[in-house]
Amino acid sequence: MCFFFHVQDNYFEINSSFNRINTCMMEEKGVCMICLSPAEHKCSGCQAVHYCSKEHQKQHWKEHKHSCVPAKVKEDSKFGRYLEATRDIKAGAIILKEKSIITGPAQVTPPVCLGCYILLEEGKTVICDKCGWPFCSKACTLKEEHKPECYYTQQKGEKISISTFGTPHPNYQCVTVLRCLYQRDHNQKLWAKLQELESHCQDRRGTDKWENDRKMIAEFIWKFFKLDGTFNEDEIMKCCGILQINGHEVPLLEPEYVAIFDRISMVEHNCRANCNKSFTSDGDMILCAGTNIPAGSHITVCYTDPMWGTEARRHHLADTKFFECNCDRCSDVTELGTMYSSIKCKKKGCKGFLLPETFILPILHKTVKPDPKTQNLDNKFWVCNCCKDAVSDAIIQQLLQDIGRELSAMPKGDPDSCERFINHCSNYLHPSHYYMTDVSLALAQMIGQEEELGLAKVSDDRLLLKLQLCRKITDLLEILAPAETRLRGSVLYELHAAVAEAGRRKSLTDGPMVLLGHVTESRKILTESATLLKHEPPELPEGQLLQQAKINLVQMDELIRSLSSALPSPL
Ligand SMILES: C[S@@+](CC[C@H](N)C(=O)[O-])C[C@H]1O[C@@H](n2cnc3c(N)ncnc32)[C@H](O)[C@@H]1O
Repeated sequence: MCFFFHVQDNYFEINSSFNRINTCMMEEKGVCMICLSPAEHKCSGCQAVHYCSKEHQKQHWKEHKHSCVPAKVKEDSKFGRYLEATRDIKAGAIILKEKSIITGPAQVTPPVCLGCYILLEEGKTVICDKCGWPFCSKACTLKEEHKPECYYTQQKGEKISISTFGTPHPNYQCVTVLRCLYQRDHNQKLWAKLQELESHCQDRRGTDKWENDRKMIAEFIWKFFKLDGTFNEDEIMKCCGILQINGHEVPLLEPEYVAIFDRISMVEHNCRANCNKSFTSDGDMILCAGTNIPAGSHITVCYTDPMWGTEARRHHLADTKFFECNCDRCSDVTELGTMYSSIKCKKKGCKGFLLPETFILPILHKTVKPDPKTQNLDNKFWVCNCCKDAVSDAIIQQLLQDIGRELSAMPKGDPDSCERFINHCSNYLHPSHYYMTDVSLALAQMIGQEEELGLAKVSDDRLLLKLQLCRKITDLLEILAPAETRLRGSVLYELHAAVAEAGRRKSLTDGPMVLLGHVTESRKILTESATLLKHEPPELPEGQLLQQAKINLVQMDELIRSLSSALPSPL
């Protein structure tokens, strides 16, 4: 017999089939979570706890549901700790939903409320009567989060005074680090949890960021807060590292604030990740499966922008997270057949594309001890996949730099410039090259937004272009970044609108049957978009798209009904 606990819509279900477990898990024994007697049956959701009977499993569920996740922490020499799926997980399922363990303002930020992180405006602040830090309201001055800086400011014996608003303020640089340090003497459990997180202190030491943090954070804490006898350099710089490696920028507000999560900090990076993270309106993080994940697979998210080229992604990861990615996407110069970084071969008559010999070149050691051999760009070549002609890396980098400059100089929000860029660069780049994709994505979103009347006003050619671009990008995303649901959902939203508009135009000559076909197709695309965006909060543009998608779906259903009833019966 099976019984299910529905935790919440789309959350995992515990299918506790004791008969099945009986036969397949007999060998692993534990003690029952309720009566502590020897127990053979494991929770099938997390495989982490045992029960002697289904009654005791049911009894324990109210408590266990908060820690029951279909993933367990494992460790190896390559990734350190990582999460592994304990059972098959379906695309769209929530794996983990977590509250932050520490939040604070971003390191570089204009004055924000230290209770809710809303941007503060001059003349509209409430001052904490204990310490002088400015807030948006009295209620925020009383929040638990504010205790650390309030405590240390009071200890210093002089209230803080913030008088400039709207531009980055140096006093905020140390606040989040101070909040971590405070735990050492006030919440040892949380302090221990933080100290277990990766901080890459050895790798960071000596980098520009380390020197900057030492000056702007450590010295500020020592001199301004007079805490030089309280926290030493190692403690402060370790907290800086913990925040750098594990901190998440929460995009619910502008400027973003920073949060650290506990179990989600264990998730490893992959450039073709199988999960994505989103936030609830309360700032909790949701780790959601973006693809089907078989039991035993690593659970991964992309720490960097998956729409960047491989060289940029690898350098960003090495510079900020101190590892060299060699995932399947980075290891394949064709980037899973997409040719996302490839360059057109310029040999006369050749229709091939140039690819590097490899992307997996050492990065990290370069900063420590540059090797003159591997540093010499002329030693590396890009080779044509057709004629085998070889071009030096230096020439390719120069071309990419020139195109990058052209892209930065392009006027924003101008579809004509985008089209010109795409036409011009198609002489040098693969049609799916990251620069081409970047501009194609911007153009696809722009078409229909320039005019008040939206898509109804754009030319037939532009509408067709929008359709083609959206289809091309969704196909590309499916291969390169299938878990990037926010982006895929947004592009599909654009596509649904273009398909519906194309149908409206065609129906003017071909009749309502054609319109019905297009609206039905558009509705299908919109449903997929809404499914992909289902966890996005209304504070984010993608959450607003989701709200609009829900409205459009209702309207489309009405239209489909009225078109269907107006059409002659096939009999
Ligand atoms: C947020 S932590 C993840 C948890 C970490 N492994 C631990 O044991 O605490 C990020 C760090 O994990 C390691 N890491 C994550 N993904 C990796 C990958 N794909 N390859 C190598 N190391 C990785 C790197 O050291 C990185 O700085």
